[in-house]
Amino acid sequence: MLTIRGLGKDYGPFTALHTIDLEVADGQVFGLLGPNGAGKTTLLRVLATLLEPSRGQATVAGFDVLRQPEQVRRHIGVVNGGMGLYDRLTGREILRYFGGFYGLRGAALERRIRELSDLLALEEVLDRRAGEFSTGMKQKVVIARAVLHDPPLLILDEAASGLDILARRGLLEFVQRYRAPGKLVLYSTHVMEEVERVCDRVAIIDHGRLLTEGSLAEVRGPHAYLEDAFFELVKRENAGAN
Ligand SMILES: Nc1ncnc2c1ncn2[C@@H]1O[C@H](COP(=O)(O)OP(=O)(O)OP(=O)(O)O)[C@@H](O)[C@H]1O
Repeated sequence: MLTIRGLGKDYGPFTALHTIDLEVADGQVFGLLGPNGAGKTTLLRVLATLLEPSRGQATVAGFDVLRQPEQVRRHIGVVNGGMGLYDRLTGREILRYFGGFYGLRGAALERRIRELSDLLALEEVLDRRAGEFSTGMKQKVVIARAVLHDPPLLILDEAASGLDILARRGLLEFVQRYRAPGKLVLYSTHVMEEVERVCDRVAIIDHGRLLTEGSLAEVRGPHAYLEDAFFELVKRENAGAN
C-alpha cells in the first residue's frame, strides 16, 4: 500500500527528514510515533502530496506522490488538525458538499452519509450548524469528510488531540473498524497509549530518522511498555548524535 524509498525533506539548511525507507502493507493500523519535531507531520504531508520531498520517492496504492498526485489524492483521506468547516452549514450539508468533490451524488451520497452516521454516531451533528459544534463534534465531521470516498489509505495526524475521553474512544473505535484488507490507517501521534490500543505495527521516528519499525511486540522488545522501549531508542539515538 505504501512504499517509501530514500525519502528526505529539507527546509532550507535544516534537514527535517533524513533518508526514510519504509514499506507498509494494507490490512492494518500502522502507528507513526515520535516526539515533537520528529518529522511525522513532514512525512505525512509528503505522502498526502501537500509537500514536495527534497529527495527520494514514495508511492501510495501504487501511485507516485510526485508524478501522480491526483491519483494519490483520490486514494487517501487526511485528518490533520485543520478543521476548516463552514460555520453556517450543517453537518449533512458539509458532507453533501464534499461528497460532490469525490463524484458522489444522489442516492449513493445519501447512503454513504447514513453509513458514516452509523459508524461515527453523527446523529447529533447532521442537522446542526458547524458554528455550534463542540471540538469532538467537529472532529467527527472532519473524519467523516475524510472517508466519504472510502479511501484505501487514511492518514490521521494527531487526530485525537483536543478530544475528551469519550470522543477519543469513539475515534479509536472507528480506527479499529476501518482496518480491513485493502485498507491502511496511518496513525501518527506522540501518545504511546493510543498506539498500544489501536496499532498493529509501529515506526518510531526522531530527529527525522526512522529508529525502528515492527509489530508492537517487536518494538517493545524486552520492555513491558512501549514507552520504555521508546525512551531507550531515543536515548541511544541522541547519544549517537552527540
Ligand atoms: N515550514 C517549515 N520550515 C522550517 N522548518 C520546519 C517547517 N515545518 C517543520 N519544520 C521543522 O521540521 C521538524 C519536523 O517537524 P514536523 O512538524 O514534521 O514534526 P512532528 O513530528 O510532526 O512534530 P509535532 O509532534 O510537534 O507535530 C521540526 O524541527 C520543525 O521545526
